[in-house]
Amino acid sequence: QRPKTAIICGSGLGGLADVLDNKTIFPCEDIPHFPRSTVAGHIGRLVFGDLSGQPCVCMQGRFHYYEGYSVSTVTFPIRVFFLLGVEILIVTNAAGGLNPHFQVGDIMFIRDHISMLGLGGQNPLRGPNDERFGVRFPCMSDAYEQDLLSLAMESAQELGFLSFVREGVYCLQAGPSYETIAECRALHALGGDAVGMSTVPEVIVARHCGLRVLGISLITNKAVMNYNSQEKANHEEVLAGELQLILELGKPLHPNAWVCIPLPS
Ligand SMILES: O=P(O)(O)O[C@@H]1C[C@H](O)[C@@H](CO)O1
Ligand code: HPA
Repeated sequence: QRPKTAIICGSGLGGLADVLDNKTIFPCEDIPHFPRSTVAGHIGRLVFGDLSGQPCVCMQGRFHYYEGYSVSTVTFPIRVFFLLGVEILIVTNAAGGLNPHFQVGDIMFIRDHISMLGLGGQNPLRGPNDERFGVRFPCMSDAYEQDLLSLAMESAQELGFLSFVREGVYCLQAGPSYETIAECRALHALGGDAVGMSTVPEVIVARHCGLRVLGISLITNKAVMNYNSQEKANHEEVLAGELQLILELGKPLHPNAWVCIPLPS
């Protein structure tokens, strides 16, 4: 059965694919034209299987612009998903919290994004438009579908997750260096609630070809906003995010958080 839902696992979140039943796994290096994942915490394979009885595909390991790939290359898998018949894309990521009310371990459903890459000219749709996928000038004001967001929020409420579930604006910066304090302050002043290095190009290409999108950020660290702070962003802390959730905070991200995710019937 072909998957109707594709899930992209963020940094340290690849283990989420473990909950699929009847798995069939393809390493990315065996798939023609797929990039290679070079980042710790991104295994680099497609896992096909059933989630709550519905066929879906999980990308365990995504590709990032900072790895040296173009924004078109990092979004190649999205068009493959579209051609496979996928209708819903669930993008997850690890992100730093800019919103002072956010805590490590919070889950943020993405309401909107600000792309420092996109505003700077690095849009994955740049170049000749391929009409097989979508129109030249796609709208992005509805990039994150309200119905999916509401459904996710309702599920979170039913599960008693509301104390650590947020909604907010995800900011993309190119990476791989983390943000300066002034940059974090600027992104927050612009309306950002979380900052990361992925997701937005995938969402743009997904919306271009008409996929419905739900975005989920796991807040793995608080962005440093204060010159007196001794905190320093680092990838080890980001990768520890999921573990920290389970062990220290007792938040049932894995595997129960999947129940939060609305799947098409
Ligand atoms: O793939 P995601 O966006 O989850 O990964 C984040 C951004 C960088 O790749 C890395 C920084 O620690 O984690
Ligand atoms: N900044 C950028 N990307 C990230 C962060 C961060 O603080 N945390 C996880 N990914």
